[in-house]
Amino acid sequence: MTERLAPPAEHRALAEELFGRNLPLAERYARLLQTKGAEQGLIGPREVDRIWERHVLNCALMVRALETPQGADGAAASDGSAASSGSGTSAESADSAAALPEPVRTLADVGSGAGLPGLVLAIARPDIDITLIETMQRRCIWLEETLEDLAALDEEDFVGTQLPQVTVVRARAEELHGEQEFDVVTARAVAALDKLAKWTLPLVRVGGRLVALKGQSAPQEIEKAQKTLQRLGGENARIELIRAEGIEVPTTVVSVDVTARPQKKGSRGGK
Ligand SMILES: C[S@@+](CC[C@H](N)C(=O)[O-])C[C@H]1O[C@@H](n2cnc3c(N)ncnc32)[C@H](O)[C@@H]1O
Repeated sequence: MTERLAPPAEHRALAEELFGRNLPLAERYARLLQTKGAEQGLIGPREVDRIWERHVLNCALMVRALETPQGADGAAASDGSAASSGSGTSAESADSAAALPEPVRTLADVGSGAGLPGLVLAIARPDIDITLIETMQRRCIWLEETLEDLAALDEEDFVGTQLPQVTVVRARAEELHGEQEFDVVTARAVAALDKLAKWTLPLVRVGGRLVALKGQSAPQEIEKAQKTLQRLGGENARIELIRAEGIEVPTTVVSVDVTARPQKKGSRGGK
């Protein structure tokens, strides 16, 4: 049987909730990260013992930022009422914003690296078409090989939902401006928000959302990115702290809605 890395007992319920019938795919992915991924330097040596909490679950919790309606009526309540039933998870929002159109159909993860968070989200949300945009060839090869491995598991070891629609694109995000648009663009550990917004907001369709996994510097990053966000049609920049039982550090997500596509300089609009 193909080797997998099961979540630690204390995180089992959360992992089952987030991945459902695709949990074996997440377990296989965690194992690949821990072995081949570490050998190839995609994951630091100190990370091999905390793959689940620091990487897989941390990224999978981002699905809450896709699900949480952020209406002005305060639907993203800090008491966790916006989270799915019985999950023990909660999303706290610093601001109100427009709801994402349901359902989210397309998502691009910029600077996927080892597949974080894009591949994890693909396993958790097989209903979304996911594009992994990565500039380094070596990392694109890893992503392709990992997808092949997971597809084989799908046939051999479990009867889950089909492996999700995942496409790997070797490119810098900026090279795709004007060519492709997505309902949601995600990123983790790629660049500070000001630079990240320049790379990613042109890839978010009007009415869509940038969802970036950030750390403690999130408030300062939002402050510094204000002008860029305004120029690129990004609004309602806000921080969501997504908590889950047994997870020490909450997943910190910066979400930005794209409400308009700015005209290029010199363009008069229309024909
Ligand atoms: C620090 S790694 C983070 C990888 C992964 N997101 C994670 O959290 O483990 C940053 C990744 O972004 C990629 N990258 C940097 N700039 C990029 C750009 N403009 N477009 C696409 N990928 C980019 C790098 O090649 C690298 O794989």
